[in-house]
Amino acid sequence: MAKQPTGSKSKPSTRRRRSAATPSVPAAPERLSASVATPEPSRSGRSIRERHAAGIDSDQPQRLDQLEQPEAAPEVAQTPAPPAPAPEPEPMSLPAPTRPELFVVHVSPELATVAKVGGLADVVFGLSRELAIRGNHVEIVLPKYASMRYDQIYGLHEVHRDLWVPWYDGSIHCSVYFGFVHDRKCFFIEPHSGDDFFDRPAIYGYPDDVLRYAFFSRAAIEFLWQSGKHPDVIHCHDWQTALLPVYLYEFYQRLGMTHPRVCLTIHNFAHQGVVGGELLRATGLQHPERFHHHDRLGDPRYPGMLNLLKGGIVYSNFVTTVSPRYAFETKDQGQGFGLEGVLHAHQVKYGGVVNGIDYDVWNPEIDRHIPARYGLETIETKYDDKRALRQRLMLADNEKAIVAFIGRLDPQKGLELVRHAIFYTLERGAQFVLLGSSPDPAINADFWGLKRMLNDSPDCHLEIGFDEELAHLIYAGADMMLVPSRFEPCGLTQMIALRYGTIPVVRATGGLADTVFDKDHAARPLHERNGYVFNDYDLAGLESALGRAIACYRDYPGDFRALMHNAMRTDYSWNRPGQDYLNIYDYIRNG
Ligand SMILES: Nc1ncnc2c1ncn2[C@@H]1O[C@H](COP(=O)(O)OP(=O)(O)O[C@H]2O[C@H](CO)[C@@H](O)[C@H](O)[C@H]2O)[C@@H](O)[C@H]1O
Repeated sequence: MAKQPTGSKSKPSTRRRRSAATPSVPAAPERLSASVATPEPSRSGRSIRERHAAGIDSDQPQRLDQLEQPEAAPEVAQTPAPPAPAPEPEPMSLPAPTRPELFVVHVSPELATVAKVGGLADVVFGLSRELAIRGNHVEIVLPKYASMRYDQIYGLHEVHRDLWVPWYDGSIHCSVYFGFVHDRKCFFIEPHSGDDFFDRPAIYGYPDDVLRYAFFSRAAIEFLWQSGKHPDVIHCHDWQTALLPVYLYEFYQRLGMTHPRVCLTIHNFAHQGVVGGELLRATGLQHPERFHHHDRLGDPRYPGMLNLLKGGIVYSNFVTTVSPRYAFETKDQGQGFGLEGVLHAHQVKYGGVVNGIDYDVWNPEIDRHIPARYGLETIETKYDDKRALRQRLMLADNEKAIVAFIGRLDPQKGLELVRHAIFYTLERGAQFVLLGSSPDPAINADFWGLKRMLNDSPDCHLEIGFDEELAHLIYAGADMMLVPSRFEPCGLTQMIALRYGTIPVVRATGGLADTVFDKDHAARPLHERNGYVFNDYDLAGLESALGRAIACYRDYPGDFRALMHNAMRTDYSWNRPGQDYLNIYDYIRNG
């Protein structure tokens, strides 16, 4: 991936000052009301908590199709009787009422195609487009990383020269740039300080990551405040931006920023942003006893530490994760990495929405990165891509199936099972392709060792690195996509694979269980079955599903073809999740 240097970057000048323009941080009130989660009383006079107590089952994560609709304004009892109504005019055929346009700002550490580490980047890219297509005004606020794909940003220019962001006992000078990323309106914040928060070779992986993103979250909301933007909804993503609602309700609401509501989406509970008391000094969140409290940011596992993700859960108006199954697993099945209790305490505003896939990007009918385009009616053409993939990776051209893995090489992804799957696949007479990388040198070294060991095999290729274009060719050219995760909040690779008629072989966990249905065992009609699924995280489980998939490909090509059709027909576009998020936005705006 060609990473380009920032063009107009001014050198960091360690300029910290107390800014006259920056509103001073008000002293925190003595006590915060018990409903920290929705610190402002609802506009209808009832808190979200009360509204739920009135009707919604509070033992389960939120069913998003059951969100209560706002009530009509109550009638005023003493209103004098109105005069007799004038005769009704003839009914006219009026256009159906349209919902009002919302102003939504996503604040995110990642965005495809400019700053992508994993699936979060795809989600912000796809969801923001879906919301815009539905007539809403959508903007995205990001850090201005030195390592971004500047070739993917159109019309980048400076729009705000003097943003001073409170930090420690002074302020850091920032510039804000605007540019389009494939039509998405994006603001990029560039701090000028000796800390070089984003002027680094990689996006993550630094000892001060938590402070870097605590700063970014503060800069993002300061930018919205200073530029007079009053979005209806600020949509935050993961621990990196989870402090934003804390800042909103602790500082900015009292300065007059009363309009926005905050939705936080958690893409992975494994990463929470845990940090010591330094955070409070840096951010001006004074009163350690208040923020270390277990009702607010106090980490449930590490005494004395603060937890950004927890703060986001407590302070946001609504919290989603990326599949209903993962919502359940994190709250009730011990998969919340210590945050189970917090999720229980805030369960009335917690639910799961399965991610979508942007079919403008991931669609074999129009994909610019694959040599042969195909659809349901022209599925044969997929085999031209299979040949192209083999040529590119110097694999033997034969009748064998290709099993692929694409993903971050993270223990979450089931690396022992991936490793085993490579040898099992070769033993069962199929080919294996892997594309992945890890920020952990030990894991990378392990896979490099494996690559050297298998270097001479004509049936195996391991590509260690990040390569978006190659990923497209693998989705198109492979026959099966392996996702044997230990846990998986949603998983995009299986959903992308389905669109390309590449059959997912997955472990039944999180979003994988919500999106892939076993060909032989699913309690679903035959036409909805779209892959192979195993339950137990062990070698036998993996072999049972992968073995069946390879055998079906080899021995029952007609059945395998039918499965490919089912896969390609599955609709995991942003259409439905887009509506789910709009329902959530309406709910928190009116709650
Ligand atoms: N080496 C490489 N080269 C090229 N492309 C690569 C690549 N490695 C990964 N990718 C791409 O990155 C994306 C990864 O999607 P995942 O669902 O695996 O997300 P991830 O686990 O990072 O994120 C978290 O957030 C997402 C989004 O919510 C959840 O789906 C997921 O479960 C959760 O763990 C896919 O588009 C994939 O093609």
